[in-house]
Amino acid sequence: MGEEAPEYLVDSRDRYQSATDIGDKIYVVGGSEKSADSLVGVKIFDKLTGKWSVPTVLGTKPILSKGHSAVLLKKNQILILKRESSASDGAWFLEVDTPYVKDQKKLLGTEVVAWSKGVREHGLKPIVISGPSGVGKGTLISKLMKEYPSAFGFSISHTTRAPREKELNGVHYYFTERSLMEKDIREGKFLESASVHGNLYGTSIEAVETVTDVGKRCILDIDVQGARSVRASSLEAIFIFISPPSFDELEKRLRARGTETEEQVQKRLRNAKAEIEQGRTPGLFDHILVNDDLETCYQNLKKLLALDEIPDASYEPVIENFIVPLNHSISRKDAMIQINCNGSQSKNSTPDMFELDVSSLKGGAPGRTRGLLISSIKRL
Ligand SMILES: Nc1ncnc2c1ncn2[C@@H]1O[C@H](COP(=O)(O)OP(=O)(O)OP(=O)(O)O)[C@@H](O)[C@H]1O
Ligand SMILES: Nc1nc2c(ncn2[C@@H]2O[C@H](COP(=O)(O)O)[C@@H](O)[C@H]2O)c(=O)[nH]1
Repeated sequence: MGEEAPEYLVDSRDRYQSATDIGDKIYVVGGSEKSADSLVGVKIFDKLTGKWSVPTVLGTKPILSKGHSAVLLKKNQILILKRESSASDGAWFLEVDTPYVKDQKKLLGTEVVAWSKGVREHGLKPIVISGPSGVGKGTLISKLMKEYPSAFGFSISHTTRAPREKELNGVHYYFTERSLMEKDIREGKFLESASVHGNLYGTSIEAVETVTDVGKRCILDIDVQGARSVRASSLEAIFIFISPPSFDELEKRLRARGTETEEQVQKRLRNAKAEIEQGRTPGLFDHILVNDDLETCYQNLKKLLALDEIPDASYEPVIENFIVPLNHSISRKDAMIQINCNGSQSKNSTPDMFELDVSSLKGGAPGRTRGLLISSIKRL
């Protein structure tokens, strides 16, 4: 039956381990001083059964070589602050029961937790572009990437379909084998995946992270099933459906592209009917653009993306060179996390108390696409 409180599981003076109590469970994060670098373990203690379990851990793990502190943010998320780290790498989240984690629990049939890194910038939402095969998604995305190479980055999907002439592995897609991709999906490495026109396609968490890590806005070219999955995930994105001016025109474009056999063209056209229908599902897409004249559609797409670029009103300037001190404790007070630096002996004369506004917490994919506005740390 019931076991002891977290204090009995982890010594509160141990800077390498933390215990966070959530409902019937206690989440223990960390290792020992020696193992902290490479082995940031997570264990779960069930207070009802008195048993420990080791969950499947998804997402990129933080390196907590100087130790960490932990505080419960919401009932499904623990904030981990890395000791002696910069503001841009200081805050991490351990998701324990977010919608994404719940999905993964069902999929994997195990306990699951997922790491995500707090992002410093108020990053613009990723853009999901969807629509039937041959409508011109790839053409529009290429134009955007060519005109704004430093602003947008393409999420390179995995697929089991064979490469077309001129398609390069790691540029257009990661071409892979079904068994390998299925294994990675089982291990929770994918944000979404779907069977499309007889092949497996999917967006890996890493594909989105790679783009957002270099500060670019991520563009996903995925089918409607994929868009639905992303919509259901915790990644906050803008969803755009590209529609053809007519079915006949779609068929003409698909045939003119000349990349599919007649049988494949037929299959894609059959699927297109359903996709166009699903594109109208209320609440699924934020915008529908008709790609009749390419240039007009492209200009409309740009207008739409510029509209979305209104800066976040909650953005506050960062304290230059803020370092989370080695010696600190954190606690939660309403929407604020208070970082008490214990009269810190920090080299850069860090003041004693900081506040970090958790109301700025953004949704996002597991990995580095979500987080607190670390820039909202301010002097008390
Ligand atoms: N507005 C347009 N008018 C005429 N042709 C177009 C237009 N937009 C794209 N195309 C052409 O239609 C063909 C299909 O376009 P594209 O490959 O970009 O489609 P897609 O939606 O990315 O398809 P898939 O989902 O199969 O990857 C290409 O040959 C492209 O040059
Ligand atoms: N659900 C996903 N759909 C994807 C992904 N990458 C591409 N796609 C979609 O597949 C079809 C066919 O693409 P093609 O390159 O074979 O013509 C198209 O609708 C793409 O949008 C993905 O990662 N997930």
